[in-house]
Amino acid sequence: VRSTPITPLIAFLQSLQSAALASLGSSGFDPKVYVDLPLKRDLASTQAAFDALPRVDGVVPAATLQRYVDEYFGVAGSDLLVAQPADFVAEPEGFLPKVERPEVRAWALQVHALWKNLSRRVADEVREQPERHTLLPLPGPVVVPGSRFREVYYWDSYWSIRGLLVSKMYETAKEIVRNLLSLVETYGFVLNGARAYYTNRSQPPLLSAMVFDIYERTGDMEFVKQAVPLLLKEHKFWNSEVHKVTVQDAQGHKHSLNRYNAMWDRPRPESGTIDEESAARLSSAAQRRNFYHQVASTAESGWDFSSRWMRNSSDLTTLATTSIIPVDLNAFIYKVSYG
Ligand SMILES: OC[C@H]1O[C@H](O[C@H]2O[C@H](CO)[C@@H](O)[C@H](O)[C@H]2O)[C@H](O)[C@@H](O)[C@@H]1O
Repeated sequence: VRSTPITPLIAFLQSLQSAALASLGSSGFDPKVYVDLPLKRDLASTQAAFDALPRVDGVVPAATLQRYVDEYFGVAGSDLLVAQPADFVAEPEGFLPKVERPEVRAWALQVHALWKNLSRRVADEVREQPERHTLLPLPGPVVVPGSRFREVYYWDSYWSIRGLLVSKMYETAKEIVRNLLSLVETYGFVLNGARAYYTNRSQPPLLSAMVFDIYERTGDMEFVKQAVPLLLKEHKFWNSEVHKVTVQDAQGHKHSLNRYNAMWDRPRPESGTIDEESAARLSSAAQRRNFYHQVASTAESGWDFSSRWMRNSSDLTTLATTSIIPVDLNAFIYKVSYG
């Protein structure tokens, strides 16, 4: 596996995450909170203060840790600001014309209003001091899945765009695509999500389907023309050695197909303590590395963690995602290639 380098910020936040689990215990513990914390000061002084915390048998007392976190970090997610989308109207003209029953219409409008709850923009401080944030500074307004998923996700954005088109929010839909295109420009592919710890994998490649659906609804050819060079760049990523496999059929014909395959063989930073606990049942370092690679590759599929990827459906450590040629992934890539 060609593993993506880990940044000093992520490495530090992961050690904070492990310390927090030891201090606070596993009940209600969400490891992702710790790698999402924005720093109030520079990394060196934040780390020095952490190293200086008193420990009892190696564990920082819970109250001490909480005080340290409050002093040195902003709240997880506070670097994304709630922002009402410019093209939102409470009842768009021509909204769901076939939905006539008043109670169903009222419910559909309530769902439509949820765009206001899920719309954000990246705070200026992220652009000014990116080294203090794992959040990536996307240029345009964003729509997030919600709850603990505070950042933009790749394939979720496809479903968001389908909904935004129904809501006639064409500009917001285009802004989401422009954000994802900016990731292709920087990284060569769309990341799993807009966080520094997601740079080792993508998610189901639906970017061209997003562009196509927007074009179908708006007829905006200029938008398509701007997207095409980056769609081709993304296509190249999915057809590079990382994701491509050659298989031979019963007649001896060779076929080039694709698989999910993350560039990572360590615990996922956002679920580090969970992955380490799962891997503890494995006896060798090589087995653990393979497990971490399979876990991250499964996250790349978006189906984390379906039994479709496990050799034994009740044992997570038997994930074998990179050995499977998934029909859905190949259908997405076929559509891009020949569509
Ligand atoms: O709705 C966002 C995504 O949520 C799930 O996966 C994400 O969370 C995992 C653990 O925090 C992470 O490792 C993974 O890479 C994330 O994508 C869900 O399984 C995804 O389908 C979904 O896009």
